[in-house]
Amino acid sequence: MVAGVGPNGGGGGGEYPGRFTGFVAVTCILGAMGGLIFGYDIGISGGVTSMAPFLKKFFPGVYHREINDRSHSQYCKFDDFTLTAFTSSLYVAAFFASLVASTVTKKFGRKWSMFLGGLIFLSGALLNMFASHVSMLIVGRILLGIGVGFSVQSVPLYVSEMAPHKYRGSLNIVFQLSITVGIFAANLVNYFTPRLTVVDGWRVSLGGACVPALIIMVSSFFLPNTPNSMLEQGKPKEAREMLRRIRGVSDQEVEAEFRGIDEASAAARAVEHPWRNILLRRNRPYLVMSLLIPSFQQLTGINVVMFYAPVLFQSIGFKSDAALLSAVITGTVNVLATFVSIYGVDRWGRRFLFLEGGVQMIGSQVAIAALIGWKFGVTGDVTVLPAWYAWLVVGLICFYVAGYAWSWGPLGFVVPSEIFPLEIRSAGQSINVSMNMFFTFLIAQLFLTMLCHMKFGLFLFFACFLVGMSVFIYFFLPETKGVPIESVARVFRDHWYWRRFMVADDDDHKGGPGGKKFHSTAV
Ligand SMILES: OC[C@H]1O[C@](O)(CO)[C@@H](O)[C@@H]1O
Repeated sequence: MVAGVGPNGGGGGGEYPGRFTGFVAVTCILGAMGGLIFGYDIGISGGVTSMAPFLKKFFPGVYHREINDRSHSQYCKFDDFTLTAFTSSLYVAAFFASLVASTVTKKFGRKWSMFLGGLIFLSGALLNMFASHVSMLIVGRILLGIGVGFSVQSVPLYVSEMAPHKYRGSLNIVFQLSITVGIFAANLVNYFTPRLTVVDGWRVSLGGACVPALIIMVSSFFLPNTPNSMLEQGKPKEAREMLRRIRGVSDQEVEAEFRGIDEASAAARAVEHPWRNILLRRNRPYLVMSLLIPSFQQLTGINVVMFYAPVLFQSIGFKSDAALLSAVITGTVNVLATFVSIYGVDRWGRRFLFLEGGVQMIGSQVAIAALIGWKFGVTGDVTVLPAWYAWLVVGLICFYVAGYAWSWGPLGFVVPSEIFPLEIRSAGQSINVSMNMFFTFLIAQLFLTMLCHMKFGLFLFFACFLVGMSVFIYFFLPETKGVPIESVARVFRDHWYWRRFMVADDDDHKGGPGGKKFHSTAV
């Protein structure tokens, strides 16, 4: 999320010497672990909530409704508050944790924030694995959420501070890629665990989260703090030596970059009121983007598929096994399509990908609504459906997922991370992460109830949002492809709408809090 930026003052600024050292390699792996933790959570809960033994043990009401009530509407058979609370509770916790984590990350350094995240996450995974009552499940999910909030906040920051400038952008998308790999791994685990005979499959699925948690804990324990953290803690000598070691260069060679980081850290510390500054008129475009982009990302409806694909596929007539297999298929498409974004983001630009992905998702949502409406109508009373029909829906969902995976998925993080000027960067990133978690929670909690009430119209509902957000991108998002972070403010100043905020900012600069000290760093 915050990879690509750091308090280094903008990333991509100078061309400092630096090799791809062992340190950098390890930090990449660590970054990937942060993404895996998040992705594994997203992908695991839907499959687990479609497993009969799990439902029977913790949600008997849902289980019996599914078994006995054949005439019941397909749209509503999984609509159960505690069932959705099981999935969504994680994101409420992650929302609050991502707000708190920035203080911990700043005070104790990225390293300990990651360690703490891993530890809390591990305890959540263990509690879930050994759960004997639904309350243990929910508390476990809350702990997992706190772990996710801490990791999503601190790991990318750690990676971006360790990585040489020229690798920072790609590491940003590697983080999203690792989220998709985490989802895929979870889908795969869910496909195999119901076949286990000696132990409950769902316990293995939920306990699997221990693996990335242990890796992140062990590695963050042994890894050093970043030079930026050391500067924040008033240890300039250690910070300089650390930077030299990470870059694998000589004393002289590291000097320029160290000075840059030192100045930028001092400047970042001097911003007394980043939360107030973000409200200044001249920062309005960034505030709007930090609020809307993550919210819109979730309003594409992607997590309906990511969380509930197996449940959704069962609702359209698949048996449990085929439903879990279909989730593996959509998970594969999600990973592969993310590579298209890695390839295209700096060639075709952000706007093209956003708009193409948007149109592709609108088309598939409308087609899915039409197909489901055709067979299920408003009653949702269907017993037998032809196989070709269910597979056609799966195909359309894959087309939709691909559109998301090369547009709103990675860009939802890349764009906010590259537009914030230094004075509001930490606040902007916190807003971005917490909005993302908040809307993820809303979708997780409301989807099954919405499906029950809005029926096939739910897909049209998301399609309408997609129309609105594509129009927004078309008119309001300037292209930032190939623009150095320091110069991003210029593209906003040249923009037909945002220029009015950027030009007429004299008052803010003169009188606003912090206004005298900081003009947008990107000027
Ligand atoms: O790959 C899809 C996943 O990616 C995210 O957008 C996070 O970047 C999640 O909200 C979604 O589940």
